[in-house]
Amino acid sequence: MGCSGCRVRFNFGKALSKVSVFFTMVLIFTYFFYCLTGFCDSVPRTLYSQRALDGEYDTLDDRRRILEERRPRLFPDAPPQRNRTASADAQQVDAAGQLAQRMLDSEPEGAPSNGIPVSNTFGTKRFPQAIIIGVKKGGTRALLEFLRIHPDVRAFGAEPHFFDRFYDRGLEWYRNLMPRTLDGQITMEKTPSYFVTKEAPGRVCTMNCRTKLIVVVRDPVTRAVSDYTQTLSKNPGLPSFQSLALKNSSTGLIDTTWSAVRIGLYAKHLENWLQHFSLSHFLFVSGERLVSDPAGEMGRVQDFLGLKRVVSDKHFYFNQTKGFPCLKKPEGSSRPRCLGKSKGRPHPQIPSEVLQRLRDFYRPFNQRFYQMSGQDFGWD
Ligand SMILES: Nc1ncnc2c1ncn2[C@@H]1O[C@H](COP(=O)(O)OS(=O)(=O)O)[C@@H](OP(=O)(O)O)[C@H]1O
Repeated sequence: MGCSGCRVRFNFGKALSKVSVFFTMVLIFTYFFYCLTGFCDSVPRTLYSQRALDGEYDTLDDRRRILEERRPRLFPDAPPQRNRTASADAQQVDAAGQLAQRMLDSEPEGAPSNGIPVSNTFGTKRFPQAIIIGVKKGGTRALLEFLRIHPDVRAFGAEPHFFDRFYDRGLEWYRNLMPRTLDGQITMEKTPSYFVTKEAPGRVCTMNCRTKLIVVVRDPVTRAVSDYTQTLSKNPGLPSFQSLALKNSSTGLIDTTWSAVRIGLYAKHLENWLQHFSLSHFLFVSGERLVSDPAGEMGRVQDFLGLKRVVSDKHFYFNQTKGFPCLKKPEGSSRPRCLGKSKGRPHPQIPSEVLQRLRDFYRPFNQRFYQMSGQDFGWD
């Protein structure tokens, strides 16, 4: 009797443990099945982890922020470094460029191969609806940094160079570089070399023929000197400006094969873009007015982008030491900041007759550009 009772209890115990093993297995399989189908990602998070992620949204959400945390700041708020030299600055700029390049070379985070928009609870990676396509040394960095304080603008911080250098990496690679945006926010990037790249207009149109295009233009003579100043800062042994700008000093013929000269032929480059985009897709920003009246020029830019006029004169102050407008409160900071040392640096003295020769050379191209754009920039 006693023994049969034991057997019954023993069998019952065995059956119970088999059932619990079975249910545990079912639970484990169900969990793995849901995880494999991606459901785990959308399981509601605990209040604690949700808060932690909300904090990260502001600081670490996209590659641009990570990149900018690692590279030298565009707005130098780091403690002042003593004994810095021009070449140290140039090296810092180069190191930043190399880092940006390494990051662009690596596979974008979460790169999809199926063409499905990459989205999570914090927004979607979209192609830029607006691009600052030029011009080199026009004031493109200032414009992008000014735009970034607008809550409805999110921009990739480095220059992606997709439509000129990295087009073979494909559109998905490009989209993955972009920061996530919420509905109603605009995705932007700036790469000033697009304006002078023959293939760029067709390629941008292949992405989206309704892309808004912003060109910051500056007196082509000053722009050429600025371009030369940048190259000189990286290569102090560079020949003089005049020897590069003139084919022959006695004839005074301008060397249009020199990129610092060629970039300033705005009418020619615009003609190429107009093969693919109508004029209504362009906004021409005056690089000069971006310095003398940043709020006024930003008003035009915000209107063009269909944004509320949020960025206004209360965001700027004129920094006497720098000689340029600076931001009272740039994006992601509560302290006033100016652009870095490579923006707004002193230009070398160029003989006035060389500058005059260049001015004469550019005049007809400038006139043509005023006609095409419908704006007189007053460079002559
Ligand atoms: N607010 C402010 N602060 C500093 N610099 C300013 C600003 N607004 C416009 N600029 C002018 O921007 C010029 C550099 O242009 P870019 O940013 O387009 O250069 S780059 O092509 O990205 O290298 C840069 O040219 P340089 O003066 O020759 O250095 C500046 O004149």
